Amino acid sequence: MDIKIRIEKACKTFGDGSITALQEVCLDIGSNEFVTFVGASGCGKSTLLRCIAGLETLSSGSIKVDGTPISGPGVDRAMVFQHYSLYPWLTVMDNIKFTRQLQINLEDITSADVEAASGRADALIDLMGLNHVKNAYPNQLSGGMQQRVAIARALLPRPQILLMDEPFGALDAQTREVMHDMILHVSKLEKTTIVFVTHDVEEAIYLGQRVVVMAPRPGRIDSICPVNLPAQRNQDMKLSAEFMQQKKAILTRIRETAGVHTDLELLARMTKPADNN
Ligand SMILES: Nc1ncnc2c1ncn2[C@@H]1O[C@H](COP(=O)(O)OP(=O)(O)OP(=O)(O)O)[C@@H](O)[C@H]1O
Repeated sequence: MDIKIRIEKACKTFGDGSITALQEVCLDIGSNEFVTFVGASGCGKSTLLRCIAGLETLSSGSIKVDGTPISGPGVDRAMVFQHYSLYPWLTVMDNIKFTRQLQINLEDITSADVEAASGRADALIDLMGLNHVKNAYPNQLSGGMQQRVAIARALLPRPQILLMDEPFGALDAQTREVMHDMILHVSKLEKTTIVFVTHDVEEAIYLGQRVVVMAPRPGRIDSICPVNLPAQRNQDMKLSAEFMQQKKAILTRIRETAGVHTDLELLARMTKPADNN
């Protein structure tokens, strides 16, 4: 495997050190790999993603991209959150180009760069199926459309790594399915390495080449489950015996690591803020 991200003994504590959000997390993620993370609330999924993004610093250990330790945010990595955080006063097209425009102002970039960014924005508008709404404002769009805009905006500077924190958590079930096939298509076309955090085990299996199960208190990797589905996914695969078996095995692991016994308890643990350690 051509390693894109190497996480070595990553530890992160908060407060006076009493909260161990990450304890000795070790993982290699390959170039153009799609890795999904699941686990009970408070197991450190978002913290790990933020550390890869360079938005948080590790207490010890390291995270390397292409062999170089990360020292902060960079254009090689982009993040997409559950809440789209689009600028309401800008059109779809301007939202997508906005960050680039800021960089252009800051970095004294030439007009050729501006044109290239515009061409890229047009290509992304096409790729994300946003052509018919490119002059619309965010409040005129559905949640799924807004998230497409947010993804296109994240992809504009051609990041090698896309970090996604429950990006489809606020969408309805049908829209999520459409978004799943869309993001798989994007990852293949753009050859982006995707690290994707979710509470939805089905989503994790459908999208991931590997599902990483994390455990809480302290936050750590519990197990890594390779997904043995054909690379070209289709929604019917969710009905296969193999898919359902893997879903059950992962849910059981999450339930065990969270110390819960019933599905209702598990649901509560996966969606409510955790007690700290
Ligand atoms: N800025 C912070 N200050 C203090 N504690 C924090 C901070 N960020 C996270 N934590 C704690 O670190 C632990 C891991 O949190 P994190 O949000 O990474 O978990 P998670 O698995 O993403 O949870 P969820 O699924 O609920 O989003 C939790 O105990 C959380 O309360």
